[in-house]
Amino acid sequence: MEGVDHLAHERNKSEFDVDAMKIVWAGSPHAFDVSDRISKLVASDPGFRKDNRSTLSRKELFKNTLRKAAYAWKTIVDLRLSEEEAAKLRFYVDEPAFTDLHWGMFIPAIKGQGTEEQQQKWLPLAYKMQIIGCYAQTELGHGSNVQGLETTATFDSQTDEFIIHSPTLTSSKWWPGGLGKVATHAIAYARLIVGGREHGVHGFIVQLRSLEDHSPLLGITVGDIGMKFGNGAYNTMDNGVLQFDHVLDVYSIAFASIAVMLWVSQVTCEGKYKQSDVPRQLVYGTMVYVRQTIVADASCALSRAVCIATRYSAVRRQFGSQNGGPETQVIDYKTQQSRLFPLLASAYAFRFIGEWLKWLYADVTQRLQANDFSTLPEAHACTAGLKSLTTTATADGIEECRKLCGGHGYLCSSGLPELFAVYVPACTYEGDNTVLLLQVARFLMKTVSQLGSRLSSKKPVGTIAYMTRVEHLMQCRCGVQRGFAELSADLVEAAVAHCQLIVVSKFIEKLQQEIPGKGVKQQLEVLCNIYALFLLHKHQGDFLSTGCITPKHAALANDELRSLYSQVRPNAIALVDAFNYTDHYLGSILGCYDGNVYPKLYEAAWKDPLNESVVPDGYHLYIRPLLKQEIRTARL
Ligand SMILES: CCCCCCCC/C=C\CCCCCCCCCCCCCCCC(=O)SCCNC(=O)CCNC(=O)[C@H](O)C(C)(C)COP(=O)(O)OP(=O)(O)OC[C@H]1O[C@@H](n2cnc3c(N)ncnc32)[C@H](O)[C@@H]1OP(=O)(O)O
Ligand SMILES: Cc1cc2nc3c(=O)[nH]c(=O)nc-3n(C[C@H](O)[C@H](O)[C@H](O)COP(=O)(O)OP(=O)(O)OC[C@H]3O[C@@H](n4cnc5c(N)ncnc54)[C@H](O)[C@@H]3O)c2cc1C
Repeated sequence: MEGVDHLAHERNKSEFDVDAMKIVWAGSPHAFDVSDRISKLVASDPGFRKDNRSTLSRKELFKNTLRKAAYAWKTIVDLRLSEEEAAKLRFYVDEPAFTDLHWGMFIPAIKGQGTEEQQQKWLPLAYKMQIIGCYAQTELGHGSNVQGLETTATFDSQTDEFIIHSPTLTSSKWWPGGLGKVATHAIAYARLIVGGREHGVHGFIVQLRSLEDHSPLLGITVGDIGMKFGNGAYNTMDNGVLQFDHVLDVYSIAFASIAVMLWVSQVTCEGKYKQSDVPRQLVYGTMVYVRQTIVADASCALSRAVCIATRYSAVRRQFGSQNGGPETQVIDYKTQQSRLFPLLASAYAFRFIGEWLKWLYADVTQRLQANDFSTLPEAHACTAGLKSLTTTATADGIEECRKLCGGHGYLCSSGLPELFAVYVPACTYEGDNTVLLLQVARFLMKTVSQLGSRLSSKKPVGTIAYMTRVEHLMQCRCGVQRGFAELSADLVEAAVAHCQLIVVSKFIEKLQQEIPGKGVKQQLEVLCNIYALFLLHKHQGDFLSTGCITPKHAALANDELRSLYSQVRPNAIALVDAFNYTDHYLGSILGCYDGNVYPKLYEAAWKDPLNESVVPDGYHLYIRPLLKQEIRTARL
């Protein structure tokens, strides 16, 4: 039945002000207004259609993405959208593209690490998209180990030029998004060699393709690395391979087509390398920035999957019919609730941790500008650890939502397979999640060793302030490195626990703020308790074995969880409505707002290209001979 809201009875059950919750989710009334307006603009424009992606060939898919990117840019220019509105437009267009790397890494790298002169030269061109950039760090042989990169950038003081070179096959740049077919420029990371001496890995702005006919410049070999996981999905992105064959810079350093990012270090015209007194880790600054945006994005991907699974769980009925009445909605099964509601709570928890991390990043940036580097290690640990925690939980959560939707969740039209395929590389890119947790572990061990050192007067503050309250840590006398590799699997678990503590404590802090709207705060309190108690339940072995809780506590926590699930149940649909996702953005028949799932599934099936003919292509060649037992004589 068109136009009927099949979930209306669910919406009527809710006990809080959904519109007020929408504002809490968006972050502010202004953010809600922008998001709501732009999501509707995208949803109503056929130019941003996305329901055909899984049936397109790679070439068609990629060309379609190029068209969409150009159309999006025209829309941004024609409607004079602000940067905030443009970013929302990209979000709701919902298609990974070269533009992500241009806006998300290339421009931030120049802003964060370039000199004023470089910024003046490159940023105006980049902002108008008169050049298109990518971030070329990873190589075929090394990704995680940045110091292991092999590409070289040798300064020639005779000609005032850098010569950038890929000395081996394994030094080929491999993976950068946008590099394969589009980028005209790259920030390429290479080992700087000056006067025969090596000075570590630095970023260089390199022109790759002609701005006239897009052909690769002399000495540049560049292409796409091939199909990736899933049909459609991340294959809209041209992840690329790149080799430099002694590529020369023909201008002076300052206005070169290859320019070293000079904030952290300088090469003088006489060929002298000068390390400035800022920490060399600032070369990694763009990664810290992007990790923070990835955390903010995790709640979007998880909430999207949760929205689909929650709405469908309210529509779907199995078993339990009494006297010929309707069967039970699967959302009413306690097992379904115990799998779904912690994910709903996680989506909200990640939303708030994303907000907090944004604040932390802005704070550390401000301090860096004032030459205060004191909070950089904590910012690195928080961005690395929370990126790892939220992306792992989100990727696992999307897959769990697919299972929560039973067989129909496996259909592309559920939206979940593509969401999973697009999302899952977030566990690897911008730092493999285990490698990042090891960074957190290193930071924790260093803090612990300082706690135990009589020489150190430093008191841990911020996210590690709790350590002074943990008695056995205060007595710890271990060195940072001793035993580290041997214990790394346990240390990674400790790093996860540390990050979970941050997420829970920031959720609690959020609830200490004033939150307007009838029943909104109460709902958030329920979700916060679910998030914390679910973790306690999941890791009760650790809590029990360390004596942090007793078996009685564990049982009480479990009872409380069950009661919290019952409190969420009548509000579940309203809690996912608060994400304010359009049907276009959700891209899911199972998750559609009106819950009219079955007619839509039925109709969609008939639109599949396989159903264009009743008898399939290939019948005469392969099916008929088989049925007629002619297969042995047929020429296949
Ligand atoms: C079709 C539609 C189109 C619409 C278009 C419309 C237009 C749109 C307009 C606007 C749109 C806006 C869109 C924006 C979209 C944005 C989306 C962004 C998406 C991005 C997608 C992501 C793609 C992925 C990109 C990548 O993957 S890039 C490559 C990433 N690589 C890594 O992460 C490598 C990981 N490895 C490392 O980081 C390091 O090697 C290591 C593991 C940290 C080890 O390093 P190292 O060996 O040097 O260190 P250690 O010896 O371990 O440590 C030395 C000390 O340094 C400290 N440290 C390490 N790292 C850092 C750091 N980053 N910061 C600070 N400190 C650091 C470490 O702790 C040690 O300290 P110590 O005190 O203990 O010595
Ligand atoms: C979709 C996608 C997009 C990407 N986009 C870009 C881009 O735009 N630009 C760019 O430069 N790069 C990009 N990358 C590359 C990405 O950043 C790297 O793949 C990532 O940093 C992981 O590095 P790796 O591939 O070398 O993994 P590896 O380090 O080879 O990891 C393999 C395994 O080894 C383990 N491991 C590695 N080191 C250690 C250690 N010290 N201790 C314990 N275990 C370890 C890892 O946990 C993992 O299980 C992209 C990757 C993907 C998948």
